Parts: sequence; C-alpha cells; structure tokens
Amino acid sequence: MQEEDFIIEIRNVSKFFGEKTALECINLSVRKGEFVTILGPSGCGKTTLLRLLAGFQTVSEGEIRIAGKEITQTPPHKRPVNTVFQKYALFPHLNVYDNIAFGLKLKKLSKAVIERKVRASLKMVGMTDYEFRDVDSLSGGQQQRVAIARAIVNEPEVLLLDEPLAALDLKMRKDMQMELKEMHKRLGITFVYVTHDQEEALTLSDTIVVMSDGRIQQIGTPIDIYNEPANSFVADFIGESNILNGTMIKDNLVRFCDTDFECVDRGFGEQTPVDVVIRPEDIYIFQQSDAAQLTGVVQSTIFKGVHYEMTVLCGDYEFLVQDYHHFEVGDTVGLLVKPMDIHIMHKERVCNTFEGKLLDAEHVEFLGCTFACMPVSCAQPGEKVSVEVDFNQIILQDNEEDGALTGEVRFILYKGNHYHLTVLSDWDELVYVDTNDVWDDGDRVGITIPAEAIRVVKC
Ligand SMILES: Nc1ncnc2c1ncn2[C@@H]1O[C@H](COP(=O)(O)OP(=O)(O)OP(=O)(O)O)[C@@H](O)[C@H]1O
Repeated sequence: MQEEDFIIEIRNVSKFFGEKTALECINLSVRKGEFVTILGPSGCGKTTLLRLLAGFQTVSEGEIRIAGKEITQTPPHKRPVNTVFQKYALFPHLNVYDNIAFGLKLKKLSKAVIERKVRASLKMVGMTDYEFRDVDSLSGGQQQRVAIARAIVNEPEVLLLDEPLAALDLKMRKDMQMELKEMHKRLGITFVYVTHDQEEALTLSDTIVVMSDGRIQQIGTPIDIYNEPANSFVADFIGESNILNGTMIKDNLVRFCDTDFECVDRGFGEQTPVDVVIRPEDIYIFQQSDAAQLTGVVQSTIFKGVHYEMTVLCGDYEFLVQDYHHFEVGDTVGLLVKPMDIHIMHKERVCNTFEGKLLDAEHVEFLGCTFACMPVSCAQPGEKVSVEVDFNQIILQDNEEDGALTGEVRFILYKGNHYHLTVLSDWDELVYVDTNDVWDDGDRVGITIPAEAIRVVKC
C-alpha cells in the first residue's frame, strides 16, 4: 500500500496526563473515504485519540499526519477536520440556517456562497425543509442532523464523530445509524467515529479499532473482529462468547473442560496454556447421544425472539448456547463444536509479573508496598527482582482498608468456571485475579497477597 492512500497516519502516539498514560504507542492508518470506528469501554482512551486528531489536545509523543501533512502542532481550526459531539452544541438562539451558516459567516464568504453551501449540507442530512426552524423545536435526532450539517458545511476531509448518537433513544439511534451510513456514502469523506457500543461499531464501520487501557487491541473489518478476535478481551467485548482456559496439546488438538477437541489451529507448541473462544451460536445442542463431545444439564433458558439462549453446565464449566431448538431447565443435553468454530488465542500472560526490589531475605517491595515473602536466596537485599503471583492467589476484599493496597475492578471476563478480573491498583499497575466471587466493574477493593503466593525471581 502506497503511503498517499492514507488520509490519516498516526505514528507511535502516546498521551500522558501527569502520571496517567491515556494512550500508549498508538499506530493507525486510515484510508481516504473509510468509515473507521474506535471502539472500547469507558476510559480506554478513545475520546483522547479523537481530540488529538481534532487538535483540542496535543500528543506527548509521536506524530500525526492528515492528508500528507504533519499536523501534530497545527491548531484545530487549521486542520482539515471537523467534529460532531455527543451533545449537539448548537446555538439555541439561532435557527437551523444560521447555526449552519455561522462558521461560513466568520470566514466572510459571500451571501450567495453561504446560501448554496448551507442548502447543500441540509440536503445531505435530509433537513431541507427545516432551515428556519428554531433548533429547540427539533427532536434529538434532528438536532444531531443539524450538528452534522454544520460540521460538513466546511467540506472537511475528515469528519470526527464522538459518540454522536449516545444521547438518542434506541429507536432514533437505529434510524440515525442507517442515515449516517448513507450520509457517509453520499459525502465520500473519511469518518472517524467513537463509540463504546459494539453493535453500532459492527453495523456502521468499514474498519473497527478495538481499544482497551490506552492501547489498540485489534484493527480489522467487523467480520474479522467478530470471527477472529485477536485476544480474549476483544472476544468478550464484541458479541457474546464462551472464553475458557485450555491447553494446546499439539497442533490441531486442544483440551478444555477435561476433554480433547480437534481444532484447526497450529503452531502454538505442545502443552501450551491458551484461551479458547467459542461463540454461543457455534455450539450445537441436542438430546444426549453418542455424537456429543460434552454432556451437560440446562441451567437456564430464555427466548430471545428468534433463538433460545441457554446455559448448560458441563462438569464445572458453564457454556452459553444459542439455538433455535429449545430445551427445558434440568434437561440433560449433548453439545458439539466443529473444529473450525473453536478459536485458539495466545494467553497474554499466565501469571502476574511485577517489577520489585528485595528488601531483605523475607521482604520484597512491589506495587508500591512492602510484602512479606518466603525466604529468598536467589537475590541479595537491594537487588531488583521480578515478582510472580498466580492469578488465583490474590485476595480481593470488600473493605478497602483490609488490603495491603487498594484498587478498582476495571474489567471482568467470565471463563466458564471462574471470573478473570483486571484490577487497576492505585499504584497504577494492573493486577489480574481469578476468583469465584462476583464483583462489578468499578468496585473499589482491597488487595492482599499472602507471603506464600509470592515468587521472587532474579531479574
Ligand atoms: N484532561 C485529562 N486529565 C487527566 N486525565 C484525563 C484527561 N482526559 C482524559 N483523562 C484520562 O485518560 C483516560 C482516557 O480517557 P478518555 O476520555 O479518552 O476515555 P474514553 O475511552 O473516551 O472514555 P469515555 O467513553 O468514558 O469517554 C481516562 O483514564 C481519563 O480519566
């Protein structure tokens, strides 16, 4: 691909707010005319990335090029971009026409040119008959259309949209999604769209950029992201998934739920811990029979309009299954998954690893605290060490004061027979915890690490 095919090039961009890293080494190239969606949970850095493109904030490191020009230091009004915000940000005292004409008047364009441009952009958003209406008299969806008309009237090369539909009710949002897609086609300009709504991202985009914790997790088409998620975070965030711990026995053979399954994946090595992802619609459910790979008991069943959604307990693993066939709670059923529907992913980590310092033979400092540990002989006091702690050895407490340190639950992954939690410690390092206890996103917790759980390793 030639460089000039890209209208936006983001190279090694990081953004720090004091100690806080909002974006870490972002690399992204956007093609002219593409509809790109930046998708991720609250706080992952998507708005910050958009603000860097708009020029409302400046990068801490790295470089941004738009339309071939390095614009890292260019002020917002000199960039070939325009932004549509979630709150319409229209002037309440001006009518629709004057709202859209506002920027053009500041540029001192002639009346005739302004009129032509305003009419054209109103036509683009399907609001031709609304020129002289007060913006207050319009519905939320109509106001957002006016906001888009105001943004496109300047004929930007790139339109940045920051959750533009988030304030609308569900029905209006769905209608507007379709209209946005049409508008994108008609306008032929590049859209960079921010949302935390995965369905919206799948519906609208040519390309989805999935982010978490200030980093890009995956870039791909909606189909790629849904069918081939790069890791368990993406699999969980996009659609519903069964995500389980497994072991790659050898090429084409994976073990989970105490059973060996044929799969199509190769090159993971032998006896390698992996994440296994299976979409609920890819599991066949039927009356118990010899054809079954797993046998289980239905725990719950809900009619979802077209299909049934059932949970099935196989041993101590719970599977989510979607099928047109209905089974009752308590039924014993067989489950089967085809090899190509078993997705194998490298585990990003198999235990927590922290940088630390050995204080004396029985004390080590990491995560900003001093922890007692079992006697250490591999390193000398004062030496830098690595500290490993298994996920299931970390104890979380309701009462923050009970922990050696405190933190906040940031992400919860259900893995069939336990929860895998990502906890952001107040020391600003992530701590990964396996637990059977039920926590919610955003819960404040105390974090305790027993001495016997701490493995000190020489760096
Ligand atoms: N001006 C700022 N000063 C300090 N921290 C900031 C600032 N702006 C953003 N952050 C932090 O940077 C991180 C990313 O924020 P950002 O608003 O980009 O996330 P987001 O994915 O858009 O979230 P949301 O969907 O909730 O808006 C957050 O932890 C946020 O608290």
